[in-house]
Amino acid sequence: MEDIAHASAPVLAAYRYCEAVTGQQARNFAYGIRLLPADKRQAMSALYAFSRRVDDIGDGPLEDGAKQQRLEETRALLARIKDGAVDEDDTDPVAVALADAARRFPIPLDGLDELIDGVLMDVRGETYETWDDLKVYCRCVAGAIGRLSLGVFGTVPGAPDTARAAEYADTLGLALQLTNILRDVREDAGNGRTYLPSDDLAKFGCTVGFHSPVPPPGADFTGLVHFEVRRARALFDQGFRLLPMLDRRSGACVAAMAGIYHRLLSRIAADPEAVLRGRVSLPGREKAFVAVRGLSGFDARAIGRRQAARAAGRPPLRRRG
Ligand SMILES: CC(C)=CCC/C(C)=C/CC/C(C)=C/COP(=O)(O)OP(=O)(O)O
Repeated sequence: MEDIAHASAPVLAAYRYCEAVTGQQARNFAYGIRLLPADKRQAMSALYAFSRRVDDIGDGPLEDGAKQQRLEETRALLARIKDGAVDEDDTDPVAVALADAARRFPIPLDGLDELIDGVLMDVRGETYETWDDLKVYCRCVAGAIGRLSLGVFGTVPGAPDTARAAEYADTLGLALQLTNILRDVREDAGNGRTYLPSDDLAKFGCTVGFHSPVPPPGADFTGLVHFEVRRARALFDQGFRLLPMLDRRSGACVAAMAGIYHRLLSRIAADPEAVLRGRVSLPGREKAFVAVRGLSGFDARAIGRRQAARAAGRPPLRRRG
């Protein structure tokens, strides 16, 4: 593989652009991406910048028809990247960087088509009756990002169970997305969007079509949140099985990205109504702490111990660190 230090000036400038987008906008994921070596960091920044563009079209101010058109234009650009038709002279730095990253790493770019499909579901205002229905959406907007990222990380030769790496990366994406949905319940409701399955809402008296940030009288909002937190934790446990398959710095990146969201989930579990008052977030120093801990491999070992303890039916040992 050609050393990134030998990339041409336009390609390096394109990556710098994507890294600036990532640094400015990836409030949580930038902590993990920074832990990667240069070539992987640049490839992840290109993926982030492209995904950010797709997401911003969906969340932006355009009319629905115009959003759909912009999304299809972005899909056409992606097709050109897949065909190898974007070179370093292209005027779009995100396309130049992604095309270069896709030459260096086996990134399954069809995942970005899935992301576009997911954002189109948003634009059409789709709602979800069951968790299985919501999972389809989460797979598109987050599972796909996990699988795309795995293309950059690769797996360690000889690691056990790597045939399931893509499945675990996908599941970790679902865990992050369900956490994100819980965190943003108020903001989404304010925008007339409900992601949580209507079956779950009904079970906790939150009524079908939870379009108001304020749950109706008699609703067990706390029960609803705890129910979804349990589901998200099970997804994290499954998805963390990816960690032992990754090299040290890729593992640190994933442990930081997922670890920050895992903590966010614990905050939400400790005070479910907080998500109705505003956006729950972690202070910068706590995110940095999670990232550094990921680099030391602590997270992967702690999770491994927890899973082994659970499998053996005994309470997990606590260790200071
Ligand atoms: C293997 C692996 C890397 C798995 C994880 C895949 C992954 C990063 C999925 C992203 C899902 C997600 C919650 C996006 C929100 O982005 P946002 O920009 O809205 O987030 P923010 O609001 O928290 O900043």
